[in-house]
Amino acid sequence: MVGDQPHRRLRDLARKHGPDVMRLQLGELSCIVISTPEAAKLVMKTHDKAFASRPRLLAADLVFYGSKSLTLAPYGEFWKHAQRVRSFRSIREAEVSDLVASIARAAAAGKAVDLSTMLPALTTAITSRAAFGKSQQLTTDRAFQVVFDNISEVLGGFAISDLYPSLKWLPALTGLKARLEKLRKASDSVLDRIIDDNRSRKSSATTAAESKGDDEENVLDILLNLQESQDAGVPITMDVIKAVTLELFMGGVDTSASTVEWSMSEMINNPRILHKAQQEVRQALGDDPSLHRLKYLDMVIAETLRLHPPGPLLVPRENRERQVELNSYVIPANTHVIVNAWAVNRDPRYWTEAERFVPERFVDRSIDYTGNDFQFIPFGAGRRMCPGVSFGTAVVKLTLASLLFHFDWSLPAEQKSINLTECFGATLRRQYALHLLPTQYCSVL
Ligand code: HEM
Repeated sequence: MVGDQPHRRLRDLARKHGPDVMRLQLGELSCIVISTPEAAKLVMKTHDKAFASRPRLLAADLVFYGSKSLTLAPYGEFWKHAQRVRSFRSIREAEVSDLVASIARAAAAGKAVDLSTMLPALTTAITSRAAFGKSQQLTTDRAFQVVFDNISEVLGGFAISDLYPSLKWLPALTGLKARLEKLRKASDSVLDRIIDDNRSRKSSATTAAESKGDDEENVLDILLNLQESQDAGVPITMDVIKAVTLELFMGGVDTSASTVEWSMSEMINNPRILHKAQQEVRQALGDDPSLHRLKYLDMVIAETLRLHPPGPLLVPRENRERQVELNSYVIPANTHVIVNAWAVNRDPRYWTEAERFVPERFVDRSIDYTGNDFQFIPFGAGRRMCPGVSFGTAVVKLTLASLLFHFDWSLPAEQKSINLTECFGATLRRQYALHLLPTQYCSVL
C-alpha cells in the first residue's frame, strides 16, 4: 500500500486525510503518521516520554539480539549510559586522507570514481575503527560489509509478518525467519571473534597504556568496562554489547555516506553552489585548517539533510505504557508512530520554494540539530533523537571539505546531469551510483 517511496506516498495521503495526524490500519497494526512540525512537536516534546519506546519488529528482534540495541531498547537507564558516542577526530582524519589519496590516483589516471562505493567504504572504515580499534579494522571491514548490506535491506521495509503479529507461522512461511537467523549467525561469528581478540589483547597488556589498545579507547572498550564495573544501571550482557556495536554500523555508515553523496549530487547539478562552496573551502583552508570557518558548507550540509534526510520516516516509536491525547485524538496504548521527517522538512508553510536546493535559506535561520527546531528534524528530536549527531556531521563536513579542496569535479562525458531518483531502504540512498570525474587541484592540505 505504501509502495517503494513510502515517505512520498504517506505525505500525499496525509494531505488528503490528515495533514497533522493520520491513522492507518496496516494489517493488525494500528499506526499513526505525523506529517507537520506542530504534530511532531507534540509527539517528540510534549509527550516525548510516553512515545519513547520502539515497537518490537521481527527483523530487529532477531538481528539485534532481542531488540537490545540503543534504537530498539525501551527507553531507560541503559540507554542514557549507552549514548557515549565520541567524535574520534584522529580516526576521521586518517581515513579521509586515505580516500583523498585513492581519488588522487584515479585523477592522475584520468578515471572517474564511483563515490557510491567509496563513501560507504570510508564510513565503514571510520566506524569499525571507532567501534573496535585499528587492529580489527580489516576483519570487520570485509566481513561486516556483506552482513551489513543484507541487514540494511531487511530492515528497510515493512515486513508483512510485523503487520500480522498474531500469525506466528508467517515469518517461517515467507522465509524471512530463516534469512534473519542466517544473518544473525554471520554477524555473531564476526563479533565473537572481535570480542575475544579484544579480551586477550587486554589481558596480555602489561601496562595501562598498552591496555588502552590502539590509538584511542573504542566503543567496545567502553562497553566492556561498563560491563565490568556494573555502572550502567542494567546488566550489560554480551548480547547487549553485540547489539550496540552492530547498531553503530547501522546508524553510522550509510547515513553519513549518503549525506555526502546527496550533497555532491546537488552541487554538481548546481554549479553556482559548487563553485561557492569550493571557493570558501579553498580560501579558508589555505591559511587555517579549521573547519569551523566553513559557514557556507554548513548551509550546504543542512540543505542536503533537509531535502534528503537519510531517515525520512525516522525510527518508529510506540506509546507502550498508556493512551495519549494528541490534538484531541485519543491514541490507544501500543500504537505504532511514524514521524514523516521528510514531509516536515519540506512543509511549504515554513519553507519557501520548499522543493528547491537553496543553501542560502540558512543565512537568516540558525542551523539547529539539537531537536529544538521542529520544522527541521533530520536527526529526530527528544529522548530518542540520534546520539551520533556530532560524529555524523563531523564526518560529513570533513569529507566534503576534503573532496572540494583537493579536486575539481565534473560529470563523465556521456552524462548531462545527475539523476536524483531516491531508493528507500534502511536509509534513503540514491537509486543510481554516483560516478564523477575528479581533477586534482592541490596535493597538500
Ligand atoms: C548524517 C548522519 C546521521 C543522520 C542524518 C542520522 C539520523 C538519525 C535519525 C533520524 C534517527 C532516529 C531518531 C528518532 O527516531 O527520533 C537516528 C537514530 C540513531 N542514530 Fe543516527 N544519524 C546519523 C549518524 C549517526 C551516527 C554517526 C551514529 C553512530 C555513530 C548514529 C547512531 C544512531 C543511533 C544509535 C540511533 C538510535 C537512537 C535511539 O533510538 O535511541 N547516527 N539517527
